[in-house]
Amino acid sequence: MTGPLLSIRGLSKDFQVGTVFSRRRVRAVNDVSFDLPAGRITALVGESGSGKSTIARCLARLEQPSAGQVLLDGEDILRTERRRASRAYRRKVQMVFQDPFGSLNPVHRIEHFLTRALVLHGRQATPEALRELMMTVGLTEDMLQSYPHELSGGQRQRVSIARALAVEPRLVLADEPTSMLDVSVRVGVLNLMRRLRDERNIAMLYITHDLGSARYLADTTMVMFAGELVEGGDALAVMDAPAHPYTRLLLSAVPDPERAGSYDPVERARLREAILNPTSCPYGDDGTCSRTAPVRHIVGEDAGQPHWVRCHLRAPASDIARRVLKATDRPDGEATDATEKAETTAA
Ligand SMILES: Nc1ncnc2c1ncn2[C@@H]1O[C@H](COP(=O)(O)OP(=O)(O)OP(=O)(O)O)[C@@H](O)[C@H]1O
Repeated sequence: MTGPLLSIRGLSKDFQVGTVFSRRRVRAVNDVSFDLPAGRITALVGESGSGKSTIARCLARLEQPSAGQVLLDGEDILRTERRRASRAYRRKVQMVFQDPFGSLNPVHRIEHFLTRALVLHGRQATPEALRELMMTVGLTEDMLQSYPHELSGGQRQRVSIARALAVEPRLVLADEPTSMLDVSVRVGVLNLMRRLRDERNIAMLYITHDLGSARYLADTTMVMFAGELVEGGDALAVMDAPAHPYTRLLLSAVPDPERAGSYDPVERARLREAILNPTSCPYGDDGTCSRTAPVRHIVGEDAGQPHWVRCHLRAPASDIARRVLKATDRPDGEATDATEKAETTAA
């Protein structure tokens, strides 16, 4: 494994919400640290509102973090590029958004988006360069003359990826890149991301609700809940041997054809209680447990990477987390919005 291309350390982000008379701060991301190595796909999974997009937006410099460091090749860009990202940073770090419909202006042909990206970053928009970009993402050259509405959702997302690739980035931040696509074309986009990792050694942060696609695509998976990371490690190990009750709760909502009736409301209630009102931690033998700090316990090592879990004793920092989690199941086992979202996206 190569060293990290980009690392974040102690990243936090607060938002001001409310009216002038009732201003308050919401902590969307709290003290998050992780590494993104070149040539690896790192999945960030969690339910809606857990803070995944906020992290991606901070890394893309669309939001200014409230605290922490963003180290690119070891240099803290929040210190060296305080107010906004340099063109050099934006060239290295590109973002692909969830909505391939909204991110391409309908009045332009596909050629325009790719030409603009190439030229903005000082490259020549030759017919060869355009053709190569289209071929890289599995589109044909004649589609350069199409308008976005003439392409399918999957094709549009490939154009968005080609636009990001035009500047030869070293890191791609992909925020739910397949969630608005038909199931039938999702796997094509996931395979494209995998190919780009393998052929171009690109680092990727893959943000998703969909645990199945994280398992399929990622080398490393990190689980986020209420603004904090609660577990991380080799993607298969995290999915097959989840160590945090929140990861288990997420997985318990994924339909499993091999375990008919596996959706167990009683077990889910127990897991929610363990998350909201923790009383013990199974990994505290070394005396490092903490209710106040996001201490990580190492629970194993798989495929050369540590599998860690945040101390079970640490309860969610915010009341919002408690409310969201309490709403995920009703006592009768009927799914509410959040659970339904997790189930349908995981299907
Ligand atoms: N611009 C903003 N102003 C105020 N609050 C915000 C803003 N952006 C995000 N938040 C809040 O920060 C929290 C995290 O949001 P974020 O979009 O990062 O979550 P997410 O895990 O990406 O969810 P989703 O998958 O639904 O996009 C939420 O409580 C959200 O309401």
